[in-house]
Amino acid sequence: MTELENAVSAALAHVQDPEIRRPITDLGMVKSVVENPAGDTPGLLEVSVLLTIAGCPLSATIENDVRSAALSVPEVTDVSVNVGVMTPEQRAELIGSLKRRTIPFADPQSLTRVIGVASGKGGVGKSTVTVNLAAALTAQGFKVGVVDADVHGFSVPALMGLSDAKPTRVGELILPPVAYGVKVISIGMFLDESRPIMWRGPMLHRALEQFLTDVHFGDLDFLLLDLPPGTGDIAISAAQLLPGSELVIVTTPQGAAADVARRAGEATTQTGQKVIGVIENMSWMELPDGSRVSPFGEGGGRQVAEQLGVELLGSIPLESGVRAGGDEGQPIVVSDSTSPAAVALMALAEKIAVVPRGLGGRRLGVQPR
Ligand SMILES: Nc1ncnc2c1ncn2[C@@H]1O[C@H](COP(=O)(O)OP(=O)(O)OP(=O)(O)O)[C@@H](O)[C@H]1O
Repeated sequence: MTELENAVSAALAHVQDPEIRRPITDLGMVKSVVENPAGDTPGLLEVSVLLTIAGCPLSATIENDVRSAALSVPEVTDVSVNVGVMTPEQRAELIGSLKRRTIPFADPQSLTRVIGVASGKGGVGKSTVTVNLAAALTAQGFKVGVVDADVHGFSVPALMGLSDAKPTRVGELILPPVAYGVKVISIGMFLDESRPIMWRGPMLHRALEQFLTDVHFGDLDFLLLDLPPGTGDIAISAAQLLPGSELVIVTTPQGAAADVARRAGEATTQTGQKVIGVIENMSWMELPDGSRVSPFGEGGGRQVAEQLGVELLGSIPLESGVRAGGDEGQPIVVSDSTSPAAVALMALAEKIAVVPRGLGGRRLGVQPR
């Protein structure tokens, strides 16, 4: 390709198919870009585009957009646009590639259970619970992926020992790094950590959509989403992008934490997601003499579960090994599988695994008939 042909091809990447809403260059719609085809008109560019179907009603729009884009390159003085139609084979290939770009887990026929891990406020151990449940489910023989959807406070890579891991790209697909058998993807793997993320709603939605579309998890039994605390944009996007997803709510025993956790659960009234239950974290601490103390009070998990009308799935003790495991990038179910916290987390994973899809839990947004 000549320099000018390259420049025009790059400019054509800004032309979108009005219906598919993707660049025509990605869709295989640009057949050729030829500079000075007859050899007597420097500055004339001949662009051949292929429409997806004969008689495409948007043909004139595409032709105009192609002409304007090509003319936007300074050295181009004139453009001739040839409009053709894709062969059935080309069309089949395009449709195949579009299918691959939809969110596989959003399909109601998908066998993957998508479970969002939510909390009312930060610091209750939501990310710790997510990675431990993922490692526990993997240890129990399931194929598991984790999406760190906590874009402003991503901590999953560090908790999984993947702080320096980078996903591999194969064409348009992104292959997630794997730790302890769990496939993990996080916005943190794509960012310069020293720069704060200033994204708001639409950007967050787009980032999550892209993760769910472009990251190749393969067949999974469970996809866990570490959601940001509260009921913000990401939680709503997750519910919209994955309408069949379920939710577990993590809280501490503290009354104040329980209140906000309940509100996070109640937000599903709007999203129609199913809450499968509540997990209480940091429930008690065992002293060297075997006695238990409750530094964060008691009863918060049960209170949230009752208010939401769902089950308290289990309680996890406060244990220094949980924090240490997190700091070292090893979930406690891997680093110290016989500790009380690891045993509690393994039991929780077993319980979650047996909740049959569509049963158990409560779809708060759907009124019983
Ligand atoms: N059961 C536990 N015992 C001891 N430490 C814990 C326990 N659960 C979590 N922690 C520690 O508490 C801190 C907060 O946990 P984590 O980051 O998982 O919370 P989070 O709810 O995801 O917070 P954020 O939403 O702010 O990311 C971490 O240092 C973690 O190691």
